[in-house]
Amino acid sequence: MAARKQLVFVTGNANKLREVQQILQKTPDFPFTLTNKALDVPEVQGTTIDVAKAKCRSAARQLNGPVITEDTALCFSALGGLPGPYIKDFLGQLGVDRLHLLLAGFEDKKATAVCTFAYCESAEAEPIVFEGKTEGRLVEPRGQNRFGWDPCMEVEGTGKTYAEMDSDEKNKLSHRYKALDQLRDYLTKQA
Ligand SMILES: O=c1nc[nH]c2c1ncn2[C@H]1C[C@H](O)[C@@H](COP(=O)(O)OP(=O)(O)OP(=O)(O)O)O1
Ligand SMILES: [Mg+2]
Repeated sequence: MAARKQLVFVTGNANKLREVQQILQKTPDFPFTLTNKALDVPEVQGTTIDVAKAKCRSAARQLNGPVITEDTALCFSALGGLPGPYIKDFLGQLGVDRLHLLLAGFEDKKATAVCTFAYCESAEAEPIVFEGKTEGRLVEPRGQNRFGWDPCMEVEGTGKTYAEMDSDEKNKLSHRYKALDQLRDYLTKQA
């Protein structure tokens, strides 16, 4: 059998990498061997799709080969979708214990987790994006805090936060799983 081509997942986030590897482990037909590089890629302002595409273009140029990048947003409907792609700074400043205070003045606690993967086949290629969304509510933190804002995101229809689920459970319904499923479908058809 020919050696499988390498695809570099450019991310500095070890938890993203772990989840992507766990999800792909259950996909024996994935046509690439996934490697990782923690490059510092600039993040522009704009929609999640703008951010994801710019990240991927820049990573593909730096590495001069096929890459994927991923951008994660958390959007509150009471705030017209903010903080969206800027969630990292909000989480960094408020901390997981105070994140829910952002919606303290609102009855509407609806939150959407959005994962956007971008794939660039080469340094010159236009990025192709794949988006996955999971709906829920912003709550006071519950569960074991392993990853970012997981304790504050109660997933619709489960009564549980991501942090109250084990990895298998999260990886079956998460925003990341849904986006990765589409990327995998695309790459499998291309191969
Ligand atoms: O499933 C998740 N569950 C909980 N928290 C999460 C999740 N996925 C991303 N996060 C956090 C990490 C960061 O605080 C922000 C996204 O920012 P984002 O720029 O996409 O991630 P990052 O800078 O950590 O890694 P990267 O090098 O891939 O850009 O939300
Ligand atoms: Mg980032």
